[in-house]
Amino acid sequence: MVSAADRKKKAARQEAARAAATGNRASENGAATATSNSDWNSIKPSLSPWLLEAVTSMGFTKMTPVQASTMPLFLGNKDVVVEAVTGSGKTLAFLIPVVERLLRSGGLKDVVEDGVGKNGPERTRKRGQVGAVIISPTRELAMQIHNVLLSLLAFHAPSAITMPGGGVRADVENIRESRDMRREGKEQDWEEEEEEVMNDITESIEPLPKSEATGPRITPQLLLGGIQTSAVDLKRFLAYDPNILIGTPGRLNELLSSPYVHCTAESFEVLVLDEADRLLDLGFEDTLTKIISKLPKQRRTGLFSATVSDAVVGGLVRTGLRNPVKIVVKVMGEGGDGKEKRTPASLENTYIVSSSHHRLYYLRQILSPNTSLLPTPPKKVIIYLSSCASVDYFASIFQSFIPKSYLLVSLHGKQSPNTRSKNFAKFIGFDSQKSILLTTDLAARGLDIPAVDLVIQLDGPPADPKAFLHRCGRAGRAGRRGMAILFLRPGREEEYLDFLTVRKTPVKKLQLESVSEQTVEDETNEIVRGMREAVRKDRAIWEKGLQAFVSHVRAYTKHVTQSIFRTTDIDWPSLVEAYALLTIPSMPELRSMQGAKKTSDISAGGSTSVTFNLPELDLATFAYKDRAREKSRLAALNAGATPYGIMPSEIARRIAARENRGEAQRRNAAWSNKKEDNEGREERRGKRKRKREMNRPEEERVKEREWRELVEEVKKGKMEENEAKQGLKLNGLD
Ligand SMILES: Nc1ncnc2c1ncn2[C@@H]1O[C@H](COP(=O)(O)OP(=O)(O)OP(=O)(O)O)[C@@H](O)[C@H]1O
Repeated sequence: MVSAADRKKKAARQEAARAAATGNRASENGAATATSNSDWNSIKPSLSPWLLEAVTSMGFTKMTPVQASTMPLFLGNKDVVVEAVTGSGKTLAFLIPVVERLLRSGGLKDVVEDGVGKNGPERTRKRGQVGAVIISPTRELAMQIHNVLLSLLAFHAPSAITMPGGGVRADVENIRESRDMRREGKEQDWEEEEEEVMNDITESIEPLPKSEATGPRITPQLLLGGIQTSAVDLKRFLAYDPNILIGTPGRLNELLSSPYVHCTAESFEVLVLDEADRLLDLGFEDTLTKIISKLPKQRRTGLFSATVSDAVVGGLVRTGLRNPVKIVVKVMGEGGDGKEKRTPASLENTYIVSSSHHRLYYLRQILSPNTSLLPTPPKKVIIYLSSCASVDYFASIFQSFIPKSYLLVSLHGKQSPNTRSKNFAKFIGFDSQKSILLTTDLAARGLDIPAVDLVIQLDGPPADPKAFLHRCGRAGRAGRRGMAILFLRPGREEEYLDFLTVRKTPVKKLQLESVSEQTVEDETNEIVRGMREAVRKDRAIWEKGLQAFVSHVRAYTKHVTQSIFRTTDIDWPSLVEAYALLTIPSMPELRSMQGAKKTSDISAGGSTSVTFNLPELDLATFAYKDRAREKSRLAALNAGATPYGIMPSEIARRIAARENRGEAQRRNAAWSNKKEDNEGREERRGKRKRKREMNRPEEERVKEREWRELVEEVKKGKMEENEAKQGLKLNGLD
């Protein structure tokens, strides 16, 4: 006799086979209930007419497989764990159910005023009640999700009229308010460029549709650390009463900690973790646990990512999922080989084996319109590097050899929030011009810039293998053709290819025009010469180069697959050329090479003999472009500083301090380890600080009282704008 479980399994197999026929496959237990019909009208429970109008107006005639598989389940009463390739439409797969659930829930009725809502007596929702929380690991991704939601809500008349409370306008208002508050407080970190960012955003605002419509509405609020202060966030929350919060973990947690923000069982519906595996990584663990502890257990939870499975093992318990349905949408390999892939079918995933410095030659060839190695010259390119310092450095010197037709933009986590916003907006905005984004893994996940046609991993694969397919996935999105190129060094690094095959992300060799090794070497030398000339123009760039080189080596030691990526295998002279260094940095990994002169033989690590080709450099006359900086350097030099720029007395002080701390014993440790020690110390310091904070209930009470007073003021509407700002500032909440 065939059991119910067997029947269910058989149905799942049939469903999977049907989905596979369309190139994508929904599998695992989700397949049993997921629909294979890609018609938006086929969803049960059916979508509201305005949502159907929204998706068709956006040009989405059919659901993508992940949407067809996920939405009926998430709209129903299921928790979901969704894994689907990059660019497959996961954002709408969670936003549509979140919006539908909220609009259908009884808890979303209008604000109660004197017991009777504006639109009828049945209104139940109270001020400050949140219905959904969407968490993203990065600010850029949170902004993107928020924007997609706004574009949906523009079709929902009651929500569209309230959008200034949580829309792009609010961001501009937030920025303005924070700026004013900071200016009044004479804070140092205000940057001139913020004005420009505001102008950019202001210009991009479209007039919102006007409507007299009333009824349940959705108001989102975007919560990002950095640009606006948490006091401004709270003020906006109180003023606009949003019911969906979208943000990064830290700022979300801060707002949810306020006594005026309520996530009660009667109002709260859904929690979404986008890029769930990243959020469940250790870095976010504490904050995520705090957020989840503030949400009612009775809720729906959805985890979404292109690499969710690793997270599922360790993170399910923490996220409080209940009997989740796991939905896996996979892609079949080319040529009907029956093999699954974890990258989109529209993405051509390739690699080039090349020594560090020869990559510069290939990069120029790839980008060059006449000699491009690709069928069509790429227009929008993302180049991944291993560290923020490398991004900063190469952003200063790449213009010396990449084709002039490309505009270069940099983006990394050590830039100020405003620089990040501005640069990101710039890259997205370059529509007609060719552009390159130089970035780190900050931009590896989630970002949807459909026009990106090429991704280059110039520094090799990321330290975390999960980031590999997220990086590649910035191209070849939503069925558009795209290409990704991975650079690997000859030798042991080529073993990474097998590693990728095992992880179902196969890459194939990029077919290059055949050129003699001598040509590659000569052209590379010419590029390096040009880069060094650019470095010589400013001492500050030389310093950046040293920092970038050290950071790159440090990142290399952090590879999860350390059996493949070993510092002992590094071809140091090639790397020094690739970074166009003028001098060799003083780092333990290169101790025996210190003091390297032009074309000198030095023993690396005591065993390998290496030759560097360093140009002559007079550090005493090597000037900063910045006049003030150069003036103080010269003054220090005249006062007896070394040409490297450090006063002998300072060196002596540092040595004494080191010996006092017993640091001398650790002198031989690699920089990477020392840095780790420092980070550990920082972490311990942070923990002690947090503990101290927790033991100050009196301060907590004061803060709460201040918040309450502020709420009263805002409610009564009596407080003038300036007074409000002044009040916040005096209370130290900004
Ligand atoms: N039904 C649809 N039909 C066509 N295009 C769609 C559809 N749904 C979404 N898209 C488009 O697909 C692109 C990728 O969507 P989205 O950013 O949600 O992908 P994702 O799966 O979240 O990717 P990642 O894993 O990289 O975050 C977007 O540009 C989006 O507008």
